[in-house]
Amino acid sequence: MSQQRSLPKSVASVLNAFDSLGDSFKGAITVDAEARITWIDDRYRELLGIPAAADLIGQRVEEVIPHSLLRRVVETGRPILIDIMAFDDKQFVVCRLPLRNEEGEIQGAVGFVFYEEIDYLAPILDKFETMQRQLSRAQAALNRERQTKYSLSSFVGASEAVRDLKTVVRRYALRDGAALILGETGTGKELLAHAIHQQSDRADGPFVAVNVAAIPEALLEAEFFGVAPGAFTGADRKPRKGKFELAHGGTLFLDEIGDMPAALQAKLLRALQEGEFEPLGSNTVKKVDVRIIAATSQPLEQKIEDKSFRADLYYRIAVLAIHVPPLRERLDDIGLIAEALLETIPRPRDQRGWLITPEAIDQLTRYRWPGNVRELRNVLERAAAMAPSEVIDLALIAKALPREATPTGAPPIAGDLSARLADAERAAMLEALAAEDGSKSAAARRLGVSRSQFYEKLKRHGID
Ligand SMILES: Nc1ncnc2c1ncn2[C@@H]1O[C@H](COP(=O)(O)OP(=O)(O)OP(=O)(O)O)[C@@H](O)[C@H]1O
Repeated sequence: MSQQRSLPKSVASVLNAFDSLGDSFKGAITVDAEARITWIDDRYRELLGIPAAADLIGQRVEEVIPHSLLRRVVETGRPILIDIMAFDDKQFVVCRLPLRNEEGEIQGAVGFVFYEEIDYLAPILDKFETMQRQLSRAQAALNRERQTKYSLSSFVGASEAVRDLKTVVRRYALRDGAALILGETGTGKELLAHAIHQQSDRADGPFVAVNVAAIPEALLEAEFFGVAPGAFTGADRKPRKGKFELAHGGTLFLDEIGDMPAALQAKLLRALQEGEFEPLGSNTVKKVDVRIIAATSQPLEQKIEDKSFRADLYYRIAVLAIHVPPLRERLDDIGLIAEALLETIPRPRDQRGWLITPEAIDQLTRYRWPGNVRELRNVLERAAAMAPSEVIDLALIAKALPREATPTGAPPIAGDLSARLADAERAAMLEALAAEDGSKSAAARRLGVSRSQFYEKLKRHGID
């Protein structure tokens, strides 16, 4: 006996035709325009493992068949002629058609289920299985790619400052709350975020990094929370996962969080508090399990004061705060870091490895390093490119250091106090500009002066 309210005649006659397929036909189901079950036949119910006594009529189809696409058919009015559906460990071929009344209005939909023994469907199922295998291999490769690249030992340094830093990082890695890494540009914040992930219980999960400052504001929300199918008319109709979802079970690293627009800050806060978010163009929430590690080189407290960063978000992420000291406060480490960085710099084929002389290292420790380890790497790359042999000596380093660099141990500048102060000011401004890639606003911020003061000083010192 089939559970039945009303079975349209057209469906009944198709069912008769399918009956000749014998055991390969596994039944059918119909729904109304609200995707509520109006009829289901015994074979299909058996396949679903539902007792004959259970009354399914009137139930939302997804309550009985969680992955059913019949709702999509009634909503779009378009058939899904062939599809594969899995029940337990078996694959079935499914065909779904919309049902219309004489006026052409959607009344509901019907779904037919067939089993693979139909030999002409076997090639389709084989192909599907091969594609699924390929997909899971590609996904495994992607997950491996998303695994972290650096461990804590990649953060080179033996100074007291670095030892203290590593103790804090190890401790915080074991806790699961959001963490905030603060430090100047190029100090190794991203490297530390990788290391925290790698030391945490989430190490087997993905590590997903987003540079907030590098993504246009209009695209940020989609990038973070993903896009629901058909969110934009005519545009990409397929759903797209956001970084939040991609980081599920792992860590999401938000670099330059100080640049996050206010609207997104509110959404991020909600995602952090509730562990859920809504993809763009969707009204259903998604739950995720993600640890946030944020980083910034900007003074967030100041941004809170001028209301461009939410205080509640700050307190949420700053529970575990990590301060990375600038390179000039750990000059003892320069030798070790320089040697480690040189190992990663390509060398001519006939050379064994770079050798840096003690005098060259000494010269490196006299510079103030506004761009920190990233700048040190650039200087070493420049020196290596000019080197006639594998030896990096004092002369090469002197040439590779920025021309305007004022080594801290350099001979004293001549002149009276005001001339010396003016020289020091000029040097500090040039350093700040170099470290901020020529951005005047960022250089002003770095030096703690207003933009207008900075411009006025640029003019006074004749800096272009
Ligand atoms: N202590 C260190 N030992 C070895 N390499 C380091 C160290 N610190 C930084 N680096 C290297 O310096 C470069 C810059 O580091 P990273 O990108 O982590 O800095 P960041 O603080 O995130 O910079 P930004 O704020 O500009 O994004 C990378 O190539 C990184 O591997």
